[in-house]
Amino acid sequence: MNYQENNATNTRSNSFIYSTAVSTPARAYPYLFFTIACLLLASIVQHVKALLTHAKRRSRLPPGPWGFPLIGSVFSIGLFPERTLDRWARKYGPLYSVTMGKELFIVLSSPDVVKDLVITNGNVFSDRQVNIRNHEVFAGRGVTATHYGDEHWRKHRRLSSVWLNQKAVDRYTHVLDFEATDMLKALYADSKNGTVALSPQTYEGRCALNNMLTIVLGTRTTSIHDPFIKTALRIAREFMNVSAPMSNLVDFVPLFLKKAFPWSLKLRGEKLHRDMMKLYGTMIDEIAATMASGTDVPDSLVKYLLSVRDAEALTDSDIKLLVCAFMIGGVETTASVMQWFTALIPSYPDVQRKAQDELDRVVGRGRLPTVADEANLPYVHAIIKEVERCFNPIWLGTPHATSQDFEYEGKLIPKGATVVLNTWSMQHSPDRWDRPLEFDPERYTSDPLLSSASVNSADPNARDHWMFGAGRRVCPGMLLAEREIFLVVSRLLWAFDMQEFEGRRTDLNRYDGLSARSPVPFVMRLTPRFEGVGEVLGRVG
Ligand code: HEM
Repeated sequence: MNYQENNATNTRSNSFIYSTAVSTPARAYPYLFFTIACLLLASIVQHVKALLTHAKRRSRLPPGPWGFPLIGSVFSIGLFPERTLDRWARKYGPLYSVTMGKELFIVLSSPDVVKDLVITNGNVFSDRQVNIRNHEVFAGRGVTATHYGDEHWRKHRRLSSVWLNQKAVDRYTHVLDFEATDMLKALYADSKNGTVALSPQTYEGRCALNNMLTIVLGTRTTSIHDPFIKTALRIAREFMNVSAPMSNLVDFVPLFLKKAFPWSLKLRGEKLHRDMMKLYGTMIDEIAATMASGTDVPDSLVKYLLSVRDAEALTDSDIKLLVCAFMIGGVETTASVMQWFTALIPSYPDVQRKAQDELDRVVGRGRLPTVADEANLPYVHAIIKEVERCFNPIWLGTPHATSQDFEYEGKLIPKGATVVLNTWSMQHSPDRWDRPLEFDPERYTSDPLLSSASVNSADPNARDHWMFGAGRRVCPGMLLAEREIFLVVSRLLWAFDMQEFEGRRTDLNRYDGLSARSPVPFVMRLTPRFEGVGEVLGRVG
């Protein structure tokens, strides 16, 4: 079945905590008109300026839909930019350019081009732009935001790796194990033997959040009703919405215009920065005060950073921004993969049954699957990769930028261009994938590599998918994310039959969120697969 056509009856659950709906009070209308007028003006100015800037070297730039003014580009890009970029890739080829306002986008749509540019020439293709995500939210200093080669980036990236490398992840796998089990127990209790319609999304959000809270701050939430969850997940979602690479109009106007007006997205970026600092900054200050009083605190990234603070010359803001990068980058993304899995699996009962046969054979029904089982569960492993191929939570990744002019196959890629990995096209390429719009885990059953190993494939066309980005800024949280996702997905398959609730099918064709893609709110039926599920869950944790 084509998963793009799987859009029967979408259901909205009252309990679901994400909501991107915003109501506009009447007093905001003059401001709204003023903003639109400014945008139109900026659009015309920028369009003319871009035409003049690039006219001379137009023939040297990669081809593309030349000549979109700001507003036109935004409308043509629309709410599903990845689909538009895919259409253009089919028209202009694997390397093309698009001008939006002041920004020149270079879009890479084939594994070979990504390898030649972002991987082989990583010294040129690993910078970041100064935009809302990087400037207003991360104060230009967080690891995701800093310029390539900048001393802050090198230091933050090195410190991130200490906390996210194989040894570190092995050390805290017991945390991931505990949280996956805790989530299963809550779902088991709340689904009441499959008799109630349940939305698993908040449970999955809490599981991802608890993993990061424990690893980063040495704490966790103890109940799905803890108000902290709502605040933390709202902040993670707001980050993704505020920083969507192509829907953030204000990033495409020049700096003086950006500074001159109280653009609503800019204000949202600044508010988000304050909210992050209030939530996580306060927790860090409390840990620092406890440590200063001589009282021990649980092991965590914060404890580690505070202990190396002098040796590494870390400021307060270094520590807080690194912690925020973890709490933002490591929650919404991982939760989203878990959520796509639960949203789609009821539509594929044969896939579910095959995975459960494998689990019965390899693990049995007397214990939960563990990380040690992963290599012996090729079909479960394949389901996860196929979910990630079909539903990458961030289709356009985190854009890179060029730090100098670069010539490639006779074309000029200018310094300062924004470089986008068009992962939708790469993950749906008919050259690589037979029936690319169909969900079919069989594609990956003979691919035993973890995605964190697959990113190092010498042949870019052999790589499983591009969900974690590429090159020198590739996601440092890959190992952690993969392990979390495996434990959750394998255990859900082990414990439950997952079905539509009374024909309320989830619309997989719609997304919640502007940048990170999560399924729209949905409900499902979770029925324990056999008598002993409750007994096994009662024994562990
Ligand atoms: C399914 C889960 C995840 C996905 C899909 C994901 C995806 C990504 C992507 C696409 C990038 C940008 C890569 C590039 O620029 O080429 C990135 C960067 C990053 N990710 Fe992840 N990520 C995930 C989980 C995590 C986790 C668990 C952490 C842990 C804290 C994390 C921390 C980071 C950081 C710090 C960066 C910035 C790296 C840099 O700019 O140098 N991510 N991630």
